[in-house]
Amino acid sequence: MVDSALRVQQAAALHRQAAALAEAAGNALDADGTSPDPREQHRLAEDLRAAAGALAPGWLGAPLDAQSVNTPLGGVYPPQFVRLGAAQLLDDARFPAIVPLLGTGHLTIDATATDSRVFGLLRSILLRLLAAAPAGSLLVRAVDGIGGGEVFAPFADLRDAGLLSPPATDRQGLRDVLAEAEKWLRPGRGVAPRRTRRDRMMLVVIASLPELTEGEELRRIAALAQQGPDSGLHLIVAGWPPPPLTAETTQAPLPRTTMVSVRNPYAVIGDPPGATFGSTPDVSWLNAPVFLDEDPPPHLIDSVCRELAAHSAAASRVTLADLLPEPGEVMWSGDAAEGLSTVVGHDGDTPLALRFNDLTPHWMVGGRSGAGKTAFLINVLYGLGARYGPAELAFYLLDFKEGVAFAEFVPTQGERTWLPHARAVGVEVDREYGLAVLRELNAELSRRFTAYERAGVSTLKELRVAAAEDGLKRPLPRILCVVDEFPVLLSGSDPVATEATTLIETLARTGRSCGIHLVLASQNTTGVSALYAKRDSFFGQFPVRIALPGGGDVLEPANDSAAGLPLGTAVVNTAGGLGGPRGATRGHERIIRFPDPHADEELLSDLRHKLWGARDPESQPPRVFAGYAHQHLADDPAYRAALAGRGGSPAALVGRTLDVNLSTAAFPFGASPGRHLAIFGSQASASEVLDAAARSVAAFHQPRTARFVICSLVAEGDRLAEALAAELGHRQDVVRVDRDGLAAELDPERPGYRVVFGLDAMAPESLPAFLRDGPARGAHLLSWWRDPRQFTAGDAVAGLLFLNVPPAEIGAVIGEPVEWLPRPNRALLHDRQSGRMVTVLPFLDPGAGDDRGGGA
Ligand SMILES: Nc1ncnc2c1ncn2[C@@H]1O[C@H](COP(=O)(O)OP(=O)(O)OP(=O)(O)O)[C@@H](O)[C@H]1O
Repeated sequence: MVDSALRVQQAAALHRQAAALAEAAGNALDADGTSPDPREQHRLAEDLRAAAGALAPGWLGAPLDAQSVNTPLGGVYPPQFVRLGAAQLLDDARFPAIVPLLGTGHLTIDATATDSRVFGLLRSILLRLLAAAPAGSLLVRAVDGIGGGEVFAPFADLRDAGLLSPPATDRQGLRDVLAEAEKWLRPGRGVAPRRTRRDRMMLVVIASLPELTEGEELRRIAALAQQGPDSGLHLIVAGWPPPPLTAETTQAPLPRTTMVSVRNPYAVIGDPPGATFGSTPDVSWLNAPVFLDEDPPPHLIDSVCRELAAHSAAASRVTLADLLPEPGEVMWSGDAAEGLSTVVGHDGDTPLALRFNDLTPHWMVGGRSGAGKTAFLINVLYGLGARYGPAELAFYLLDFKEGVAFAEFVPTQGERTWLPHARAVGVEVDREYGLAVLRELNAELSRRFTAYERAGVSTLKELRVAAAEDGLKRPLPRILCVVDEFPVLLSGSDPVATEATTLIETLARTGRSCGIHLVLASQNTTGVSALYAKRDSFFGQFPVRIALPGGGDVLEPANDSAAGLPLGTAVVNTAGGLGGPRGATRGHERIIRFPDPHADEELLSDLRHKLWGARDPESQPPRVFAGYAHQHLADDPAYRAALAGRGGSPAALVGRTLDVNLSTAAFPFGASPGRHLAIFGSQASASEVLDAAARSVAAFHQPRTARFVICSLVAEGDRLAEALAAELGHRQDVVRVDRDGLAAELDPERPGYRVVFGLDAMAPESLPAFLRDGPARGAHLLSWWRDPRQFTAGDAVAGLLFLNVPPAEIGAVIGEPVEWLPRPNRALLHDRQSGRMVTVLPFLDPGAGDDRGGGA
């Protein structure tokens, strides 16, 4: 960062030098107006050349026709003096005529760029300033009403870099440039900025005023001239003052300006603002004819512009570091009592902070696939996570689409760290899991409301104070729930959609007062028909709309400001997406640039480790749900407890339920009728669940206290049956039987478990009696059926688990219609006696090849 004090010192020194130069020039030129002594003039010209070389070094003052393309670009900020041409004392006594511009004031020329000398001068000044200013620090806004922008044509390479605007050629274009320049005038812009990025200047170059320019625009130009220099705004206006057509358009010289008057063949340069070239009060110009610099060689402009464009493309990129607190700031210094705030991107050169508070409680983010939604959300999470500690802020993160969007916030095998704010993270989540998270958040909402009532307060801030007075050590944190691709959860009319919609509406309407905030993101929000029906009551809760490329539907239909956005940019609207008249300044809407957080993996990794390292060592990692991960019995806490003798009454553990804690899905046995388990599914995964169910129930029994009869009636079950028998044999009494042996073992009088693979191949005649009378005597059946249509046991089996079974066939077994989507790695568990029906992640055999890896 350029140190501001240093800059002020540099500027003061330059000013002193300038005053000395002006005085020297004045003394010399005025010394003897009639017959100058040639030797004296030569000596003076030499002194002035030396002074000019010091004030306007390199690109700023060198003759451009001899300048090498290899001269390095850049220099001090700002480049203060610039050469306009050669002042001539005698035919052979010349010195560079330089004037202060950037950092001081403006320049006007009394002829437009239609005069070839002005045309050349503008190009040479522009080239000098662009080449000498640190790359990217000078933004040029161009206007050329008469010449159509010709004078700026060779600088076109700078347009993509945002350093040069396409020249405005009509009155509206001029107005737009003036509006942009007026925005540049910000209170405090002259104050030492915090970041290098803000050390920029805007130079408005008017080569000729457009036709129909009126008094209003002329007055705006004069006002900019008056106020601009303090905010880093400077003007070069060719054709000023404009021809006085009417009294209204008659203009005074611009304030704070050096005026150039073009004569033939030379020009006269007036005194710079606040200084004088002359030694006597009646001379207010440089007392020597000046031959203005000519159009620079095209290859020189070309090579400078290319290099600048390349530089600035790299330098103008916003990085994740720009969104984080300053390196010197204390991490987690934010207080969430009144809200949360983080920088989401840059509007021009200004960081844009957005808030979660009473006024802007929830945000909605839209953007087509690949528009950078995940990148944007991750920026927000790291930005908040670096500012607020986990005691102030907790995250619930849900991603309904395929991919690993939030996976970087949870521990993995290769990376043990996690984001300490994350309470629950779901990647590729099921709707049921999303629903479970919403239920948990709504329960928290109710708890907070109860706490408000008890404490007699109405805001989170007051509640935190009351809780602290009651001796609560940790403040109540704000909660941020981010849901990516939220329409997946809410669309449709099934029970999940209906309940989720109600819950999310409650959170949206009442969460703000309890410090619970939502960010909903999607490629397309139009599918959320249920919510659109209640448009105002729901969408009205989301005043912050962020439209990424292709995400215009989070804005009001008439607001097309997101059209044509490039990747890495977004429209941020804080008025619920409302637009406004085209071209009008919209205080509630900004276009920002935001970074790809993964562009600098090293920075990200450092940040992750820093945040993780700062956590409370007692804190738990987030509860994680990775929709693609397979679940294994060996990792299950209920199974481990059973093995350790703390299992309670015997149950078959079949998988993990889709709730926030991924609680174990168990089917308890017992003495009531029907306590048998049937598992349905044509694929091997169903047999693997039977294997897990048998192992788990065995774990509930003390060693050598339970009897297991194991039978495989189909080839697909033989391997598992054999391995199961060997395994269980270490702990319990195990008998392996074939088809005939099974018929004999289906004796309800004999307690123990019958484990049958492929019972659909042949259901023995003794089965119904066993099913009916067995449970009362401690005899239970655990069976796998490849084909549910062969299932004839009816109500006699209470525990039913379906893997890849179509809903119609499930309905036939259960006896009522079922809405369920069969999909890999999911099963539907139904207990006829409790009526409970839940989706579970079934326990699969870890040895059977889990190519997606990772436990949950
Ligand atoms: N600000 C940015 N600048 C440059 N590239 C970016 C930026 N943000 C994201 N990208 C890149 O664009 C690609 C898509 O980004 P991202 O995954 O965030 O999009 P998305 O909207 O979440 O997409 P989808 O909805 O398909 O998951 C990524 O390769 C990412 O690296």
